[in-house]
Amino acid sequence: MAEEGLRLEQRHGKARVRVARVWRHDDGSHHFVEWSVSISLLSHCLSSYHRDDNSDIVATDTMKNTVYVKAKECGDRISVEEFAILTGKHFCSFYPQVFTAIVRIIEKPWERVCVDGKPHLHGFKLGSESHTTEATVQKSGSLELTSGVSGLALLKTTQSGFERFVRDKYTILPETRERMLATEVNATWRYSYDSVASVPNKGLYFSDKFMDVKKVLMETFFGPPETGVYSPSVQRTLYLMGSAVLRRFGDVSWIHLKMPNIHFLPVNLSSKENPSMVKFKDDVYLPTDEPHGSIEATLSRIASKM
Ligand SMILES: O=c1[nH]c(=O)c2[nH]c(=O)[nH]c2[nH]1
Repeated sequence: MAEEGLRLEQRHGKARVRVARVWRHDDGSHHFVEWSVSISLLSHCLSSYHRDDNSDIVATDTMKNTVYVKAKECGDRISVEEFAILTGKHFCSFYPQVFTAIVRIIEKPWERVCVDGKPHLHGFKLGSESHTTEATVQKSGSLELTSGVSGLALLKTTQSGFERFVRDKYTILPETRERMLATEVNATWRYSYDSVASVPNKGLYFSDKFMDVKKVLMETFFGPPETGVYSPSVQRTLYLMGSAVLRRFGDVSWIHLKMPNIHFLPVNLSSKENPSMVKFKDDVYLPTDEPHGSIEATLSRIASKM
């Protein structure tokens, strides 16, 4: 809407609302999640910008409270994706002026512990990689849903090389067929469900899917346990990881992978007196995180002409 010749695009919300939820079952087992929820609402509340009229504003404090009310109302375990969708649906249907709700959630990687080889009924420890999601819900019921994994640190000590790249007067990197390969995968993928009504209502569908996608990404990165698989570049490995996910999961329409190349540099130390103090033989490395290679790509299916 233009007023005084100015275009205004606006949204407001509450960021990083932290909530934890325990589900207690009759057999004594507990389930636990911890979420950081960020809400952004697109709504008709222009008079709050144009005048001192807040009568259409849904207070961000109210949004925060809603997160706790909805968590309380979830009597059964629910995936982080479903929680994002139901919260988004709530804002769009409860408030006439809200036309779009964007709900982003990061789930902390709490994992059940095993003690004496047995899963503990109510004991958890923090893992490393997080499960993320973003649901954009429209008043019409249309939906955009992405999930992701962040901070998935992977490393293999062989079966990686980098050869036949551009060589010019600035190049010193030697070609190799033997190096360490380490990365921290950040992946986001889009589900093809385009309305809240079309989302599978099988309880923890998206939680299972998250585990399955992660498994395919890791299996493709590492290859079989005995032999591994050779990686000629991070680029090639990234491509194989993304294409394996698209091949395997028909309801994933695209995947974005960000895979920094975290370098482990060969250590060679020498002095005049001791010219071969440490001679690198694929054994001693200097781990570095700055600088690192930065490699990312999005893969999607090309629409078939059939
Ligand atoms: O797998 C790699 N891809 C690159 O683009 C690159 N660049 C570089 O210096 N080392 C590597 N390794």
